[in-house]
Amino acid sequence: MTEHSMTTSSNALLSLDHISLSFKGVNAITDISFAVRAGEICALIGPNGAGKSSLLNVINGVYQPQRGSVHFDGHAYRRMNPYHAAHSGIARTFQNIALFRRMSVLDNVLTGRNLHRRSTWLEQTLNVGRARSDETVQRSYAEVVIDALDLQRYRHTTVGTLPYGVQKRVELARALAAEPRLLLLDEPMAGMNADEKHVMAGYVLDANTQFGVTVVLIEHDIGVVMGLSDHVVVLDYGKKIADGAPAEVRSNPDVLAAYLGTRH
Ligand SMILES: Nc1ncnc2c1ncn2[C@@H]1O[C@H](COP(=O)(O)OP(=O)(O)OP(=O)(O)O)[C@@H](O)[C@H]1O
Repeated sequence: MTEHSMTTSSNALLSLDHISLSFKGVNAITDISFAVRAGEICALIGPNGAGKSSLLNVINGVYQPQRGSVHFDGHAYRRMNPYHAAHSGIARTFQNIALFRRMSVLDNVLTGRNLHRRSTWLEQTLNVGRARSDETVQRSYAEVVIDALDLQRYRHTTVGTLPYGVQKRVELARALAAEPRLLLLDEPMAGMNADEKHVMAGYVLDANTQFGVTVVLIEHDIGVVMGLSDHVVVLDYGKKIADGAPAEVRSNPDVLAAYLGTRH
């Protein structure tokens, strides 16, 4: 048994317990269990179609598994929707950037603060009552995140005009602005060259250390994963084939076979 598979519910922020998910009889995830400790960076890896994105969608309530349950922050749930997930402290970025392209970086990051606003929609529209002080609080937190991710010079730039790598960073900033306890990142380095990946990995690490957020990320680049993660879970054809520290997983024969294609 690996150190990670022994993680108990007392020190796990997130645990998945025998999750199975199928689409019209086709199994996307089969009986997957693993735990993520508070404060760690956990990478989900595996070949295309292995079930990685589906698993993130189960964690934040987009998909509801036919079997199993998810435990987050001491609560068990099978049926959770993305709204409740966000309210309980789970934020998410997407494989294909999902930002407001015509809005500025600052306004996009501010949308991440919506859950923390205390004023009503009417007060915000009229800019009266609690809305003014609320706006000051939300903006100052947004600026903290913008500074941490070195986005200051793009603050007022329209997102759609920015290079792809910077847009991915804005998406990370918007998710962090929500002050999540758990950050789900679906291929945050997809489409980047080696230098850009290195830079982005640094920002993910900063998010983890400076903001104390636990991270579950999907990434295909094994070099990046090994350097960045504390814990790696490997999926293949919807099943978990390895779960442990990066060095342990890298030498696992099942993982080598899945990646070299000798198992099928
Ligand atoms: N909404 C859906 N409807 C039907 N089938 C789906 C749906 N979402 C995922 N699947 C199927 O579930 C399986 C797992 O897909 P998933 O996208 O989770 O894999 P992945 O590991 O994230 O792949 P990739 O690395 O290519 O993004 C695939 O066979 C996929 O076709």
